[in-house]
Amino acid sequence: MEVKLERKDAADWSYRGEFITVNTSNSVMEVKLERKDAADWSYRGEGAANIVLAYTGSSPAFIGKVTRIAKKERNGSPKCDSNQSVLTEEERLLWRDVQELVASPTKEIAEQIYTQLVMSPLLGPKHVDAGMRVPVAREFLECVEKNVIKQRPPWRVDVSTFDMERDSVIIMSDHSLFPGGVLGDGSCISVEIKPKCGFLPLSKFMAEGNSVKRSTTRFRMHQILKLREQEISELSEYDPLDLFSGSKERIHKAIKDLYNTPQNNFRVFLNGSLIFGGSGGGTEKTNAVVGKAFEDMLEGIIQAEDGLRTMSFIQLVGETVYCSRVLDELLEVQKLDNFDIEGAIHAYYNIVSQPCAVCQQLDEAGLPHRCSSLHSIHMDESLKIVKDYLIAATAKDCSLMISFRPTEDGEFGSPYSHVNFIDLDLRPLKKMEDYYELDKKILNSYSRIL
Ligand SMILES: O=P(O)(O)O[C@@H]1[C@@H](OP(=O)(O)O)[C@H](OP(=O)(O)O)[C@H](O)[C@H](OP(=O)(O)O)[C@H]1OP(=O)(O)O
Ligand SMILES: Nc1ncnc2c1ncn2[C@@H]1O[C@H](COP(=O)(O)OP(=O)(O)OP(=O)(O)O)[C@@H](O)[C@H]1O
Ligand SMILES: [Zn+2]
Repeated sequence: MEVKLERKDAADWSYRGEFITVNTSNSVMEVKLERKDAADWSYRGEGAANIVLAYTGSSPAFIGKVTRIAKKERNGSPKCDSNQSVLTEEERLLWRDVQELVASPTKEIAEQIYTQLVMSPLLGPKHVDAGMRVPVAREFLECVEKNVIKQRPPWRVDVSTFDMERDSVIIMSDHSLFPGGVLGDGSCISVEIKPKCGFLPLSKFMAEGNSVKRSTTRFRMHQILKLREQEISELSEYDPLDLFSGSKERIHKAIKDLYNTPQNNFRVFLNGSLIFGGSGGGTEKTNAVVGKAFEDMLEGIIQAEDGLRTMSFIQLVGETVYCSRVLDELLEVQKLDNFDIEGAIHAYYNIVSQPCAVCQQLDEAGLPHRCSSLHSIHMDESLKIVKDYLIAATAKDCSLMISFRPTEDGEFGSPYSHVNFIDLDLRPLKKMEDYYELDKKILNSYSRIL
């Protein structure tokens, strides 16, 4: 970092038990993005909740950066009402150990603090970038929205738009570029992988009738529902258990399967431009090159004979995932969900002090269940179960970006790679109800094919 801590900075540091953390509300850049700056930002991609733009201007402060801007449902009320607290009362109870999060005055600050103080220590700070907040004028957002609308997938435009109520956006490193840039005319190739949940649940709170969850991944079962609902046109070949297996061969197979059926789980960028996979979080191979065209694009980048470059690239990605061991850390965090939603939902009802809708349904259906015991546990235990579940939910949905730069002799190799997690957002407590409903829906649709 090119900063020096001076006397004036001392006030920004506070004692926190055994370690000291920076008061993250100060990670804000002292510039404001105005209408005139909008032309310097171009569409990079989007997910369900955010839109990401890459900087194309010449200001040294922003070169090599992207901005992540929150969206809201079209015609929906802004998610963050300025009169409303960022966290609900129950969420403040849930996250009470992270005072900075509880005290966050805006959603951007809360997201940044969650990434920095909750997810980063769990995943390893060297793989996490919480970014900086930059104030924005509403005119900047309005102008950028107009500029990028044509590049956005129409189905995303239909459901979401920029959240104009935000007064700041997050600026972070462009992880599709190699940190520190590339030397000479060297290229940077990068991959984005959304690995999803990499383990089979063991919780004793899962109903007997749902035992299929012990042998089939959530990802594969969800594929059946997505196919039925026409969200996808073919089943993915990818199995998360391969990617998280720790075995070189199985990791290699996982990357090959992701390449064959990328959906929203695999993308490739060349010098920051998408060259493979769906844009805008889409599941189809839109805007992407396939087969021979991809092989041709790798010419001059991957040193292998014609016809073998794609395989060699897949090998390189697999090797890097295997050697970096980052998925081991991610898996540990995902496994904080050790009650499964079928257990954690009861702790949720304890926290929101409502009669448990799930126990009620199970009792009415005359289904035997072991869950009543979860309603007599201590509140602290309920809070821990739900907090861990929500942290695991973030880890099950985040993505990994791996960037490669060539060595001096033009080869790409694992030591010349850099791995980062992106999309480490806090999940609202209320989502527990959706998680329970979606779990049921996935199981229902899967049971129909058994
Ligand atoms: O529930 P899932 O597994 O379908 O995950 C959702 C993702 O779906 P997919 O990966 O395509 O299956 C979904 O991705 P898409 O919109 O399908 O690209 C979002 O990432 C969603 O996150 P958020 O809560 O809206 O921030 C994700 O929701 P969370 O479950 O992470 O809250
Ligand atoms: N720091 C980054 N560097 C480069 N590209 C990025 C970065 N952050 C995000 N992106 C790109 O933008 C896309 C959307 O970002 P992100 O996944 O954070 O959106 P989201 O709406 O939060 O996703 P989700 O649908 O999972 O909630 C990513 O899939 C990735 O291609
Ligand atoms: Zn219950």
